Amino acid sequence: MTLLVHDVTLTYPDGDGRLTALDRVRLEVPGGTLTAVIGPSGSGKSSLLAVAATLVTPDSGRVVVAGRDTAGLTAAQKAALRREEIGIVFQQPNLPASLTAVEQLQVMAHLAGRPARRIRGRALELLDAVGLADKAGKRPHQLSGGQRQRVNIARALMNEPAVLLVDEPTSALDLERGAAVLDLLVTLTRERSTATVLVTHDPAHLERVDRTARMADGRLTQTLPAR
Ligand SMILES: Nc1ncnc2c1ncn2[C@@H]1O[C@H](COP(=O)(O)OP(=O)(O)OP(=O)(O)O)[C@@H](O)[C@H]1O
Repeated sequence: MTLLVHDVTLTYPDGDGRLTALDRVRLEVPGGTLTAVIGPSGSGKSSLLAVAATLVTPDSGRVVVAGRDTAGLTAAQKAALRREEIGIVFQQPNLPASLTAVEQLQVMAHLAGRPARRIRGRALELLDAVGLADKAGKRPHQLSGGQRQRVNIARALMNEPAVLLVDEPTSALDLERGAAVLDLLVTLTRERSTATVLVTHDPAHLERVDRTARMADGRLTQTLPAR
């Protein structure tokens, strides 16, 4: 199992007590498949992504990424694991304004200490895969919202992560561009065998994913095959 969230409970301080954001959540995502996480606002979707990303440590339970149990890892080891094995795509692409599209990708590989020789070629190949071969030299302000989100997705895949975590990638896009970004995520998940988790509010997405997990009050109530 490429991503395993096993009986995870996460609480936050809340006045005199604690608020339970995740209540014994269990989620298994095999490589090459895409699981959508849906649920009302405040149900714990972002908390689940943050725990899976090793950005937040749960009170109890285990998170296993590409076969590595993250429980005993130091902060530095977790940061290295994130660089190597976890691609993260947030709602609003946070792309440095001064870097071109290809540089946005290259910087990820440099940070992970990848051999310099192959980096530019790989960045260009990925930009091609997300339909932006002709935009490699453009800076963020020269790209549309949908194109920026494609750069964001390509950047998350630059180090060939085992796990891809995506938080409402289409919320800032119109319907047509949103559908195209979802198609792209499905294709990339298959081609690159990532275990992809997609937080979404859009019911149209559910027909295209492999499984749907429903969150309610911190509990994962169902994991269903979509078709
Ligand atoms: N850092 C924090 N400190 C305290 N409480 C938090 C923190 N982050 C989230 N919460 C609370 O935990 C619960 C789950 O929040 P979370 O952001 O995971 O929900 P969500 O399903 O992603 O919501 P949305 O769809 O609105 O983004 C909510 O009650 C929220 O108020």
